[in-house]
Amino acid sequence: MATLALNQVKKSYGIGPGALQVIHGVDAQIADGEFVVIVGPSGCGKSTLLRMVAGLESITSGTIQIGERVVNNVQPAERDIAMVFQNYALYPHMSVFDNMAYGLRIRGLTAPQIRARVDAAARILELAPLLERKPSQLSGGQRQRVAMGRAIVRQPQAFLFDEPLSNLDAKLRAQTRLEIQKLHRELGITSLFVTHDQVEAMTLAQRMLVMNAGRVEQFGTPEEVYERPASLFVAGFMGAPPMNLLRHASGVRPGTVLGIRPEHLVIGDSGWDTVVDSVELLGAERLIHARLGDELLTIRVSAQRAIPDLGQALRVQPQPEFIHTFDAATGLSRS
Ligand SMILES: Nc1ncnc2c1ncn2[C@@H]1O[C@H](COP(=O)(O)OP(=O)(O)OP(=O)(O)O)[C@@H](O)[C@H]1O
Repeated sequence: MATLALNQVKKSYGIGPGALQVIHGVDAQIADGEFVVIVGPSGCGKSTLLRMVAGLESITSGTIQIGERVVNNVQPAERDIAMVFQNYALYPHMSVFDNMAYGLRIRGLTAPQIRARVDAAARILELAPLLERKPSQLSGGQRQRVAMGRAIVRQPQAFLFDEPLSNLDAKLRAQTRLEIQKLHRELGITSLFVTHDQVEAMTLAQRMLVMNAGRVEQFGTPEEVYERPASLFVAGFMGAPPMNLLRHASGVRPGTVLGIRPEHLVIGDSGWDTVVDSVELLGAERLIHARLGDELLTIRVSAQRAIPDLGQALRVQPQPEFIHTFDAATGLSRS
């Protein structure tokens, strides 16, 4: 196991005037045994960053350290890390056992050593009954577990996950998420996990690195990121539905943006005058979308509450302790 340190990491594709810079100086110190999720919208540079840690992309400038060692010029195979991809990349003609054993054979481990490691990984991942099957005889979730098993048996210093759950259906994704959590609790291996799915990020991360356009917007625990977003970008990205961001409502000072989450609005006798625009049912809760001047406000209420009519007037008040304030020019939090 090891720490991971990214110091002013930059990446440009191409050289000269036509070069495209996609990572603009990322700093991140990841503790030994920590589970960090890199999250952000498509194209923000998550995979590029992960691939630089893996050694699959060169580092334009800055350093990446695994443990004490700067690995900028170390070959991927020498970095002592294991990567789990979205497409499981299993060998179709090999059994589950052989898929997991393959990398160990190449490294020259003995047959009993290989057997012991594969059996231990198979036990953790509940793959023991499937070891003789071929990948084609497995479900998507089982294949993903084999891919993880192949990573575990190597006993690497760190795991890198590149959207490993995105090919699974919603139910299996939730289940595999729990398995990854359990795995991390048992093995305690430093992990870097890339996803664009904020729910996955919130549930898996000990800390999350929120990225936007090649820069780190915030690096903190899920609670910090959700409760104290550092910027308008984070406020709008984390949370479904996202935080309401109001520029023109009464009480919003010029040059600022007021943020309030849908669950922190109270319908009552005083507050902003709004008009119901649409209503959505989300199971136990309902979302009311209401017009507030030229802005739209989303209010999260219990589904038990009477459904308002479209066009109905509602008075809505933000709970003062949950109001966020952002600088309209820089987008940074002022709260
Ligand atoms: N080989 C390449 N040459 C040029 N530009 C590239 C190359 N690979 C990636 N990019 C660009 O770098 C940026 C970051 O890409 P990256 O794949 O890291 O994003 P991402 O956040 O992982 O996105 P996604 O969630 O869609 O996979 C994108 O704008 C992409 O177009």
